[in-house]
Amino acid sequence: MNRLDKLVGLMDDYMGALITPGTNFYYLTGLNPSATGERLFLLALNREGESVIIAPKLYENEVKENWEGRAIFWGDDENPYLILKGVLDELNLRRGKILVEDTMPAMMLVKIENILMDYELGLLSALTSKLRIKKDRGELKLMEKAAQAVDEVFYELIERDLEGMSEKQVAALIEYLINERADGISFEPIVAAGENGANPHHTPSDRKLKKGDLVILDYGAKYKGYCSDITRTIAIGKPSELALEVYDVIKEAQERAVQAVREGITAKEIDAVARGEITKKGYGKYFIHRTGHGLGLDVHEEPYIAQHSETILEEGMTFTIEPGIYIPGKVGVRIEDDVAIINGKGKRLTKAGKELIVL
Ligand SMILES: CSCC[C@H](N)C(=O)N1CCC[C@H]1C(=O)O
Repeated sequence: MNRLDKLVGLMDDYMGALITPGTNFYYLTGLNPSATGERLFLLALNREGESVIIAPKLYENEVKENWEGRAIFWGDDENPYLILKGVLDELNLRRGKILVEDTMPAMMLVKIENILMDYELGLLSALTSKLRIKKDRGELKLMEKAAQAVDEVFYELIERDLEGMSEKQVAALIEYLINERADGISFEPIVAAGENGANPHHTPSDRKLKKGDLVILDYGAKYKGYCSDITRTIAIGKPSELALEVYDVIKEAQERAVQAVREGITAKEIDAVARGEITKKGYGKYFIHRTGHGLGLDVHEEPYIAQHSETILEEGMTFTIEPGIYIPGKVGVRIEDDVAIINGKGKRLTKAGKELIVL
């Protein structure tokens, strides 16, 4: 059964779905157009499994080369919402419960709502996350490639003389090294030196890396649409006693959580392994986020490895394990691996070493 048919099988009382380009669109159709969101581009799919793509003429060749189904192309001299109205009438999709892509631009959604009558909207991700949460062998292979790329980038980075470079320069170097090995970055790299490490999502700045800094390097690659996401914390010169202690606590907590991964365990149990270890060592209040997140076509997706998540981890699920300690004004440490459940056991996809590297 193809992925669109599987989606139809989950629709229950939904009449169908309106799906704009993005990771769900790619997962379901194999098309990954770099659409801007300005021009109407969507797949309309009804509960009978009938579908039509409405796309700007600019994408006609790309769609025809990669999509065997029905497609209508519109020019800049036309009103695409009139075309959409006709298609929705034909597919019986103007009334009732309709799924919409979560990331559809509001300017499209508002115009679409003007065409609908007696409708109720639902988020497409409620259904697609059920399909996407478990990866098949082909998807796992692509994720392994994405993970291999970030491991290689780490080994390349620690060969460089990073002292004196700014966080921004290191981030640009990471992006360059990823582009050499994969299709691009899966998110803007985080490079956080010294006290900046206490901000988990720090934006790289002009601050230069200097002796005594711990530096958090958090970055990811995309390979044929699939993401990796790795974090390593390194030292520039000799770190403080506090930094060394915090590093050891995180390394132990992260490794214990990775070791605990197996089929049948809940996400919150994995979170508790990492959080419990950090709390036992007295740093619990400095671990201010979840332990991890699912990884796939999106860098953040189901299953979330969080304190209250009852999700049971199953074969084929892929996620990160990334505890951190963030002491404001002083230091931050985070270590992250990507893990998949294969043959019932947790398998690390990222394999870069975790002993503290002192440059
Ligand atoms: C997509 S930007 C952040 C990437 C990073 N690896 C990450 O996912 N996190 C950093 C701190 C916590 C965690 C998160 O859940 O955002």
